[in-house]
This record gives sequence, C-alpha cells and structure tokens, in this order.
Amino acid sequence: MGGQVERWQYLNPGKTLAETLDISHKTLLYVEGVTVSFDGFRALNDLSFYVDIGELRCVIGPNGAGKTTMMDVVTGKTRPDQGFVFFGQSINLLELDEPRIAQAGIGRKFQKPTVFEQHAVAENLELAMAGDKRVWPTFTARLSGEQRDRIDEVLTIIGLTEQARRPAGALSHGQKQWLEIGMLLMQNPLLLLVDEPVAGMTHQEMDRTAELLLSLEGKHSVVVVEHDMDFVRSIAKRVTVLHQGSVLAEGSMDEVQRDPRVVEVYLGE
Ligand SMILES: Nc1ncnc2c1ncn2[C@@H]1O[C@H](COP(=O)(O)OP(=O)(O)OP(=O)(O)O)[C@@H](O)[C@H]1O
Repeated sequence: MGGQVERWQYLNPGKTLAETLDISHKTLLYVEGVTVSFDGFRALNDLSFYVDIGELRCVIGPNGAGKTTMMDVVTGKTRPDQGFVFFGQSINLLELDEPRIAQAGIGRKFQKPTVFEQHAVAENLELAMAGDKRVWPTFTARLSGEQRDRIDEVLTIIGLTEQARRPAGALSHGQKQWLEIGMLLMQNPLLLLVDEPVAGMTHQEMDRTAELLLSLEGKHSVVVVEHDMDFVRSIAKRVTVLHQGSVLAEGSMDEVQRDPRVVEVYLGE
C-alpha cells in the first residue's frame, strides 16, 4: 500500500487520494447516465444512482437487471460507454484503475469468500491492512499499537474475537463472510459494496449479518445487493429496484413492494 500511496503523492504532493474527496454535498457516490453495452445488449441503460454519506442502501432486481454490472462500473472492472461516475464531487472514478479506486476508499465484497484459509483470523485482518492482495505473501508488518487496536475493534464488529487465533479455514461459511467484511473494514473504506452477503447462510447467520451491516451504517456507506427479500426487509431503509439496466423504483421497502411496476417485474420472473 505504501508504494501506491507514494505514487499517488507524487502526482498530488501532500495529499492521498482519499484526502482529495469532496463530500460537501453529502452524496458519496454519483452514477449518472451510465450505459454499458455487451455486443449491443444494454446491461446498464442510462442508469442514474446516488448514495449518501453513511447510508445503508439495498439494491434489488430480477436476474440480469444489471446489479453486478453496476458494481463492476463503480469499482473500475467495467468501463461504461456513456455516463459519469464520481466519488464525492471531485474524484472521477472513470479516470482511475481498480487499485486506485480501492485506495480512494471503495471496498467490494464478492459473493464467494476469499479468505486465506491457512492463516489465523487475526492474521487475515493483519494482511488486509496491506491492501493489495498480490503483496500479501511478502507482507510482514510490524504492527503499531493503533493497528493492533484496529484489529481488535474489527474482530468485535464482526463477532469473531473468540476465533481470532483459529485458522480461517476452520470457520463456518457465515463466519468466513464476516471475516471478509472485516478484511475490507481494515482498509477503512468510505463505501462498501456487498454482493449477496447471505447466500448459503443459516437463519441465525443471516440475523447476525443483518446486525453487522446495520452496525456499519453511519460510519461507512454500504450498498448491499441481495436477492433474499426477508433479509433485505430486515436491514432496508432505502431500496433501489433495478430492472433492465435502469432504476425502476426507489423508496422504503414498503413503498417499492407496493409499486405495481415492481410487482409486475417480479411476478414476470
Ligand atoms: N461480460 C458480459 N458479456 C455479455 N453479457 C453480459 C456480461 N456481463 C453481464 N452481461 C449481461 O448483462 C445483463 C446484466 O447482468 P448483471 O450480471 O449485471 O445482472 P444482475 O442484476 O447482477 O443479475 P443476477 O441477479 O442474476 O446476478 C445480463 O443479461 C447479463 O447476461
């Protein structure tokens, strides 16, 4: 991570990428008029989507609605044909590559957990401080007191304090998912994109995941893409419904579930 920060500072003396962020308008993420085509098919179609500072947003929509593509665009994996994507008012994400976007403060959790199974839970968190996974095998950090405190804090947030010394490979599926969220938290992201966090979880694990995501609200902006409607209802404040690459509806869970267009789209699935 040090190297990346230094490179950035070379371009912007005295400032890290995250320090150039302008969030004076309380909006953290701006996705505006974004279109992505795959061989002529519009996976995103003039999509506009905004996320406020510290908000927990749920994104739902039938299969193929464009949810994953939207996250791919925000994290720099897919480049749009048209539109703007800004982090705060000042950082144009379309000018940054994937590592720089992560460095600016955007963390993404994929559906399948990718923890280092042979390493202890706490070591996984330690490694995550190094940021770029490619440098993990050679990462040997001398932890400061502050960093140890952060590891303890994150272990508490993800409810794995008692598992800290166990190899990550010995954790249950749900615990691995929480560890991976913890690994993202070690980077202190301003925005967390979380893809289907409760797929394959028991009910108990789902409840715990709901608590965990709710506890992040206010400290991080969190965008959760999820198919499980009971789970979405348990955490939802504002829900965005995507359909055919655009926003079909947005509002509280009750509002979107009452919306006849949403009902039609889901019944037609
Ligand atoms: N690389 C690609 N090449 C061609 N088509 C693609 C590609 N990626 C996505 N698509 C298509 O774009 C559309 C949107 O896909 P996307 O994965 O974003 O939807 P989604 O809402 O995440 O769906 P799901 O809920 O099933 O994961 C789909 O029709 C998909 O087949």
